[in-house]
Amino acid sequence: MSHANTPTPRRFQPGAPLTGRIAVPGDKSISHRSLMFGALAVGRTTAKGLLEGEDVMATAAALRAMGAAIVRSDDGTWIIDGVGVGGLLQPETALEMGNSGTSTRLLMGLVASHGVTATFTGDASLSKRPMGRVTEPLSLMGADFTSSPGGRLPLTMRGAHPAVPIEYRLPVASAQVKSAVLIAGLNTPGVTRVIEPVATRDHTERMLTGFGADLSVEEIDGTRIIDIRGEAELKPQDIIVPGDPSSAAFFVVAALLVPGSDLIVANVGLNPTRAALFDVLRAMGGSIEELDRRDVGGEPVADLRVRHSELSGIEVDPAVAPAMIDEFPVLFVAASLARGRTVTTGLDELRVKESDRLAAMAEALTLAGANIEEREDGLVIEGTGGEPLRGTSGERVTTHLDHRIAMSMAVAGLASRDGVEIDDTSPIATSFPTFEALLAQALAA
Ligand SMILES: O=C(O)C1=C[C@@H](OP(=O)(O)O)[C@@H](O)[C@H](O)C1
Ligand SMILES: C=C(OP(=O)(O)O)C(=O)O
Repeated sequence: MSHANTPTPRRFQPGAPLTGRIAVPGDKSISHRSLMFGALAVGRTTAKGLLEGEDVMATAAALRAMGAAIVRSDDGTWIIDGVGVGGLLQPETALEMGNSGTSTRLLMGLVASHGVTATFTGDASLSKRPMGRVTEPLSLMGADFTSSPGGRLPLTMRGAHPAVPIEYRLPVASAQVKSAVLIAGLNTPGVTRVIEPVATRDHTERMLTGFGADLSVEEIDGTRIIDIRGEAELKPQDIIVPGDPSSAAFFVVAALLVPGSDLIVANVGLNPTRAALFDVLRAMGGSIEELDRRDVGGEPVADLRVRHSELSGIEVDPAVAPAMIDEFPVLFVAASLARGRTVTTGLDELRVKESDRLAAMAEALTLAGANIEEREDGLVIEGTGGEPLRGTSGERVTTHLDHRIAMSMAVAGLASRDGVEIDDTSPIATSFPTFEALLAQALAA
């Protein structure tokens, strides 16, 4: 991807409060799935509000390479002409996944039960991430893999046709692993079962049900048992993608931290498997009001009114981690300015995201003057009690090709005395290409 070759440094300065109204772009998880399920349906699916970030575009390109017709019409609606479950074609070249773990792992599930061979490649960040978590269950279903040492990209896989249905208990709380197995189950005879001891985002289950798949979820003592009956026929859908709570998070925290802010962040998806950050910030004393709660495309959505607030430190219950897994970097920024100590635990998964997010945020926030202790499975943060962070002078924060580190430290810069300089803003385009423009809008309103 181009961003790997052209680092774009930038200094984020303190200044005006965040005011007015901004609307965040479409949810990344739902956008990937809209394209994938549309590509497997028989007929034409449309998606409005699709996130046009690099990660989602990598999914679109891979699906085109396997036979789906995917175009953006002039009014911004995406049109997907599906090939039907079982109808994927052999891609002629390697599938370039860029920075996107979701594209890679979910598409591996899709290939696993089709009789095609595909090679997956990625950027330097993605090539370090573990793929064994999906190759293991997909091998049990009959797919065959040749990967780089440690189950990393580049990786070549041969799908099995017919694949074998399995019952798989997730060893890690991962919606990507769950989804890979369920998607493989779509073209597998019989019933594929995923047992999920800790609930993770449930977009795959909700959306596949909407597309007409025979999928059931039973919950017993907090454990979810998800069954999907294969050789499904998916019916095309007209999808409206709600706004991404993970993108909204940066603006919500910025408005809480910068004095004088009073910002409306519109169109925020509040699926309970995604929205824990907002509850944690409220428990810290944050003023976050839900306006006009409504339903968009089967997901709860609201506009959030966020006002500058004095925050207090908190012990974050590790049980809520899956429902805010991508939001910890920006929570660490909020905690750095809170009164007292914030303790986070149970966050081992953060070490295998686009970067090791515990190490990267500990390093970045320390450079900006915060008081951070890095532990094996979380950070302990002594907040300033509302005093701005010092900021960075002379040195640049390293973002490690990680969009969420870049945006979190941009927020830290707004809440600092001297500003924060980050080494590369280009990874932001993977999930939130309009971030800098919306920030300029909220600062100028
Ligand atoms: O299924 C998804 O769309 C995602 C699942 C999460 O990953 P894990 O399954 O690795 O936790 C999350 O971090 C990622 O941004 C998107
Ligand atoms: C972890 C993330 O994405 P992915 O796994 O798709 O690269 C993220 O967006 O924070």
